[in-house]
Amino acid sequence: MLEVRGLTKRFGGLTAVDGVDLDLAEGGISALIGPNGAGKTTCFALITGFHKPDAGSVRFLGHDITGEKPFRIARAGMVRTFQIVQPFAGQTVRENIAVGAHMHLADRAAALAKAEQVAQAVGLGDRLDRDAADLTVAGRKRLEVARALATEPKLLLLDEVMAGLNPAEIRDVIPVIRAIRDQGVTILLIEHVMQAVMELSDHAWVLNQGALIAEGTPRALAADPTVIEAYLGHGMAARLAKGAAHA
Ligand SMILES: Nc1ncnc2c1ncn2[C@@H]1O[C@H](COP(=O)(O)OP(=O)(O)OP(=O)(O)O)[C@@H](O)[C@H]1O
Repeated sequence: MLEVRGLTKRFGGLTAVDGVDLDLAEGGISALIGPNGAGKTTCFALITGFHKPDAGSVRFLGHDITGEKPFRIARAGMVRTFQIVQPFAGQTVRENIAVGAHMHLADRAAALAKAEQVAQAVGLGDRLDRDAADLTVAGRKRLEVARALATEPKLLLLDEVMAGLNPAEIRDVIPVIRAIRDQGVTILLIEHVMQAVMELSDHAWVLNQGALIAEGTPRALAADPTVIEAYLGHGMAARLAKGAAHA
């Protein structure tokens, strides 16, 4: 479904994304993980057209979409969410979601009806007439997912939808993401909450300093010394193993 080859982005002297290759099959939930500043969000921005790569290519559903505008990529069926949610203040939850629905629906009533349906799916059905600016952090995160979902994506890129949520809110949002997958939407997520990565994803890639350093099941990656080193620093995997041996 998605083939990324040699994807590279430099910001001045910093190579934020460095020769990344990804192959994502249709169906399921995958994750892109890695420490702060690893280049995850930049990868999403490159894949969805918000940044132009310095090198490399992106193919989606068999078409080369490298350097295409975000709107065209979204129309083709791939959308991303943003870490910092900025609802259109002064507009209701329904109207905010309808903005996404207008991607395929020109008719206002149809877009509003679609918004209502999507709001139910993400658990915002009881807040349709609220001003979007009044939503809690957890509500705003759901709104962000809803706006993306209203565009009827085939591939949904979720950027840290659990960030800022408490454990109970995380527990509540996990089934929402599963339900989206069950409707046939393929999902790639960036997530720091490892519990969520473990519970949701079948496969994960680990990015560190712009480059992919490992891939596999989340469970295998959590025990991989290279991955532990990337998160916790040099020598940590050996120290942890030593600690475990003495325990
Ligand atoms: N527009 C930009 N201009 C300059 N540097 C940037 C820009 N965007 C990102 N960077 C830098 O590129 C690197 C990768 O950033 P990115 O946000 O992609 O990482 P990340 O893995 O998503 O991090 P986090 O988990 O903290 O969100 C960082 O060093 C960041 O400071």
